[in-house]
Amino acid sequence: MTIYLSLNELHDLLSKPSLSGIPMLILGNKIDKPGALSKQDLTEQMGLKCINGRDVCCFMISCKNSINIDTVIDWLVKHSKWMN
Ligand SMILES: Nc1nc2c(ncn2[C@@H]2O[C@H](COP(=O)(O)OP(=O)(O)OP(=O)(O)O)[C@@H](O)[C@H]2O)c(=O)[nH]1
Repeated sequence: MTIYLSLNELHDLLSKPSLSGIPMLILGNKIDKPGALSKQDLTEQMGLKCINGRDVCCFMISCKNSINIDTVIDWLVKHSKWMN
């Protein structure tokens, strides 16, 4: 169900002309939980390889255990508009 909702949100964002070409960061949170999706499964189920015309990046994170949060911050800093 969560993937279905996320997929809807993703398609909604992709259809917005004002966001055309904007880099996209997908976060798979709660990887500390048993049964969490793998990055490969998330990539496939969200159809991330089929998105064209923009940078698409996917990180697997745990907010609870602070896993990969530094990587997310780095990505945001690197892609923030004021840095260009
Ligand atoms: N185990 C675990 N729990 C988390 C993590 N991140 C957030 N949570 C918990 O998930 C619950 C919902 O968190 P929210 O910040 O309200 O997120 P939300 O997007 O409103 O809800 P979700 O549908 O759960 O994502 C809270 O109890 C958080 O403490 C995580 O990385 N691991």
